[in-house]
Amino acid sequence: MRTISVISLGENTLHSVVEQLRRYLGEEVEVRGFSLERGMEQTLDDEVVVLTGVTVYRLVYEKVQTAKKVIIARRALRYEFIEPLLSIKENENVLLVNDTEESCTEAIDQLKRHGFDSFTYHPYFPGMKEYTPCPVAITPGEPHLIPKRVQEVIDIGTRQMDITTITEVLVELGVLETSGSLASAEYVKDIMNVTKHLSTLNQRLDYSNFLTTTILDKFPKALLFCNEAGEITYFNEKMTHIFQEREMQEFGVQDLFGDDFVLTEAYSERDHIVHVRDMTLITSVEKIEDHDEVITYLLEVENYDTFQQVDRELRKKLKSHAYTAQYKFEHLHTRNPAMKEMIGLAKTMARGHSTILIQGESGTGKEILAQSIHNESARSKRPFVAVNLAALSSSILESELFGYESGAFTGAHKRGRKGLFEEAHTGTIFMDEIGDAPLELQVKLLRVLQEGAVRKVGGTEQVPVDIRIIAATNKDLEQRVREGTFRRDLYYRLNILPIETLPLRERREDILPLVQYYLNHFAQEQVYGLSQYIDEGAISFLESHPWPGNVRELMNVVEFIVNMRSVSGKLTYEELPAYIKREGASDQGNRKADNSFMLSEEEEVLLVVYQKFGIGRRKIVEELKQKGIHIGEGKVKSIIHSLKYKGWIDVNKGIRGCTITEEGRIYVKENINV
Ligand SMILES: Nc1ncnc2c1ncn2[C@@H]1O[C@H](COP(=O)(O)OP(=O)(O)OP(=O)(O)O)[C@@H](O)[C@H]1O
Repeated sequence: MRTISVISLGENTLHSVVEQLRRYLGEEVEVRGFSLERGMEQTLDDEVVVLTGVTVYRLVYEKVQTAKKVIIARRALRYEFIEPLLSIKENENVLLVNDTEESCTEAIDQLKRHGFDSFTYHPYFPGMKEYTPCPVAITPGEPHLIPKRVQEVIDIGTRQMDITTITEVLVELGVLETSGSLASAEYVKDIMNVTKHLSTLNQRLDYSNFLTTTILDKFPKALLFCNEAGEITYFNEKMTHIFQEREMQEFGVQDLFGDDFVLTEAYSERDHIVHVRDMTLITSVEKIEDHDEVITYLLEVENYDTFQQVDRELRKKLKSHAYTAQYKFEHLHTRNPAMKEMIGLAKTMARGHSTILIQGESGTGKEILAQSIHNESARSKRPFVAVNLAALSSSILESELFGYESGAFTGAHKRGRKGLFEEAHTGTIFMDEIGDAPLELQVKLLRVLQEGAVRKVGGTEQVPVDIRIIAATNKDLEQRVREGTFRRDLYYRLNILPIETLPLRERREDILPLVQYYLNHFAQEQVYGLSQYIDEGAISFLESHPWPGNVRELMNVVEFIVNMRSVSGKLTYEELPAYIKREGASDQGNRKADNSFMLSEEEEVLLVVYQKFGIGRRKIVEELKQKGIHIGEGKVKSIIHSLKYKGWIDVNKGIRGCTITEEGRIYVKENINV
């Protein structure tokens, strides 16, 4: 596995930088961390080593000589603190407070690099006997160290790397184009925040300006930013493949996308289809509001024609088991009484035609169960059509599910096309990941369920369909209904015959028989017992492992064992894949108490704001950490945004932090048991 190492002075910084990198790199790359506070002996030869500051480089340069690339992280100056910093008078005496002398120097360098070079900085760290008294103190997240009698405290609270450094890491590892998390709105918003505030500090930040532009140009999608009046403020290089540069410089959004394209309305809709000249464009609009309530719209645009190649591949994936079901109940192996009871229930359900809702964690056999129900039912000789509602954007899903009339959009077949609902006529349609269905699609699904008929995209005629619906999800649908991301009416329509699959950790007696079953499946020889392949230590680890990925994860591990054990030997605990050992360890430390297990991350944040009046983002992260809930600062930021949008919290400027609104208080009282 590829690795990247981070070296920092202290543990706090290390933790947050490692967490941030993991968020962007996912499982593809292992992120290791070393803090000098704890001591570091070894030399590193990773592909990339990230150092959290120049001071660190001075201290460890000999140990990173063999690394392919050493990156000194630029630390983000969080944009919300730029304003308070700008309010400090020129030449003011400023105390820079941090935990060590080195980290003070580093923070001063950072501030100077960001253009705040007109103050007279005086470092202050614990243990200093004498220092220059100053009216203002700036601290990167260590306000408790500030000496008394300072009149104004500005906590710039940053321990994070800036987005330009993250991009550099992704480019260096060659994963910028493919990194899924990179495509998240959060990344774009981070960039936006940098961009927006560049104008405030304009000339002083030419370098960052250059970097930001480079990043936006590397972004795999066409992006355009505009203000409320539709005036285009920025577009990236990919956008010039769709419109000419001159057009975008001279015209506004409405001139380009047509008068019907209303930003505020489009905001609530994802994946809006627009016809421009001979192009069909899939657009999605995100409204971004900063602390001064300045509104910017971010448009992500995709040309449907170029999108078709990807679409074709995804369609293949979408229909990988098209129209037939191979599994039967006998393929569901279990010794667990509750699982057996569940299978009995499913057999009874198979007799009828009503809608079934299967809920359960990922990899617990929901799809096998759906196929088995179909094969046991009177429809077994008819089609079984599986569709994954999380795999595609809502506009593509719509044409997949309902079909389209000829000429509905560029690239459509002359004669139009049948949708999957029609293909499943007289059989069963399995809608997997229903919990992830976009809201606009949910409305349309509800209509099909109510009317028993579909209307093609671009068509007017209703085509009646006789189908049995089996929906499945690994999300807590009731929770989603409460959060407003899943329609209540659709939930009731689906939840007619509910059934739940059990996670492996709740039926431990199934673990070893499943290992044995899959050993036989993957090995090219008859396997008589587990001990032929695995030693005692590894067996007992597998038996007590929490298996967050359930049977699917177990299958992967068994395949690994079959491939990796030495020819005659047995695989030991040490030789098991590193990720499952990590999962085992972190599960012990992270598992929340059972009563809080039911709360979503959003509710956890809301609860903290409810309990701690005026709390800031960083403190929220810490509070959650103390409860054993590890959510990164970026994620908390987007949750705060969403809670504010729902009207449950107010986000106040500066140190006044977040406060709960009356509506938020009611929600907590009614839904969270405090
Ligand atoms: N009880 C079981 N016995 C044997 N194999 C199982 C069992 N449960 C699951 N599997 C296997 O685990 C894999 C995952 O199962 P399946 O795709 O049905 O899970 P799922 O719950 O639909 O997952 P997801 O929510 O991620 O789509 C399949 O390859 C399946 O064969």
